[in-house]
Parts: sequence; structure tokens; C-alpha cells
Amino acid sequence: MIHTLEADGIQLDFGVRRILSDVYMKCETGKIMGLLGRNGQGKTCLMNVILGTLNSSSNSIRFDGKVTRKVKNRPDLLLYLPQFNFIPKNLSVKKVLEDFELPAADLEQRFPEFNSRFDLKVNQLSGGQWRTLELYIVVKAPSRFAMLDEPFTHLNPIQIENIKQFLLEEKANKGFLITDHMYTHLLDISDTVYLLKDGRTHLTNTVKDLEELGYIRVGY
Ligand SMILES: Nc1ncnc2c1ncn2[C@@H]1O[C@H](COP(=O)(O)OP(=O)(O)OP(=O)(O)O)[C@@H](O)[C@H]1O
Repeated sequence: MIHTLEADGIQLDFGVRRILSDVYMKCETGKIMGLLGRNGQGKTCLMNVILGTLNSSSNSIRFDGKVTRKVKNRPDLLLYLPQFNFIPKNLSVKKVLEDFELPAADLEQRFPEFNSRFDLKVNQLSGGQWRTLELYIVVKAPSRFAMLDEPFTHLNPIQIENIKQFLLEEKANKGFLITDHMYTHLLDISDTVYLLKDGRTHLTNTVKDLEELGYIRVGY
């Protein structure tokens, strides 16, 4: 069965500044939805409104058509990879995996750089490894959907290709909403791409659409 996550009717203002006014987004299990937008257009705010960690004057967040509030309390529905590190730095890799009931062997098979690193504390990992571990948890822990805020940041090109392959395989198990400034990587793996601009989402299909909307300049 395909499950859906939809968000619309969102109005978000900070003082006199309107950040979000005309958003419509739909994610489905089995698919990757990419969200692009220039700095400050409201991508992170939108994710936080969906989660319910940021209050907006109005919003409608629906799972399978049913309005759901306080999504942050429903990890079975949605998990979130924020831009900042969320795993406490003093926990060992082993303990983190145990807490999420995820097998160490699977992490090591997928990301061999964790070989012999399970006893290390998270803050003894490199920044990229710390980020990879967090992403692995959000992707693998059971939930219908996962939102990833800049998953490619801090990662080298080989890690990025590995993560892209990982996400393409794991979308069989959940739906993803991903935002990142590395738009070519996002376009490579996304089934649907929205551009957030001036408070509203634009469904885009091609690089030309992104150029016409002023997000990229091709040919310079
Ligand atoms: N708590 C807040 N109070 C006032 N303004 C805020 C607050 N949080 C975010 N903003 C503003 O809202 C706008 C959208 O921020 P947001 O972080 O969602 O942008 P973004 O699209 O994720 O940007 P980036 O790509 O740089 O991460 C920005 O102009 C930001 O300064």
C-alpha cells in the first residue's frame, strides 16, 4: 500500500516578513521528493512546520489524507535529519545503534569506513562519519517517511555517491523529503522536485524549469 504525506495551507510569518504563504507538497512512500530553494527561502522552516516544532498561523499536514498534529511525537510516521548534529556526542557508535535497534554489521557493510570504529564515541568520528551515522539512523529506523535537511553537507564525493545509492535502495521502505543545495545530486535521485520561492512551491520537471524560475544559471 502506498502512503502519502501532504502539506498545504501553511502560512508562516516572522513579524512583518511572510516566509511561507502558498505551499503544496506531496510525498509518497517508495519515492524521493526533492525540495530546492535559495538560502533563506524557508526550506528548514517548512520542515519544522511539518514536524510541529515551529508554529505557523495555519497549516494542514496530512498522512493518508488525515490531518495530523504534533508530528514530532509520531516517529512511526516521520523522522527528521536536522542540519545540526542530533546524536549526543558522548555516546559510542555501538550504543547509538543499540538504542535504535539497528545491527552494526549492516552499517559496516553499507559504510565500510565504520570498520573497527564501533567503540568510539560519536565526537571521535570525523564530521562526515558523524553525519553518515545520523543519516543512516534516520533512514533505517522504522517510519513511513523521513525528512533530510542537507544530507550531503560535509561529505566527500565518494560518500555522496554511496549515500545516493543507499537512498535509492531504501526508498522501497519509506518516502523521503530531501533538501540540499547540491541540486544535481538531488535531481539525480528525486522522483519529484519542488522549488520553494517567494513563499510558494513550484513543481519542476526539468533543469530548464529551474533556470526559468531563477534558481540556477545554465551555460555560464
Ligand atoms: N526564529 C526565527 N525568527 C525570525 N526569522 C527566522 C526564524 N527562523 C528563520 N527565520 C528566517 O526565515 C527565513 C527562512 O529560513 P530557513 O532557515 O527556513 O531558510 P532555508 O531555505 O532553509 O535556508 P538555507 O538554505 O540557508 O538553510 C530566513 O530569512 C530566516 O532568517
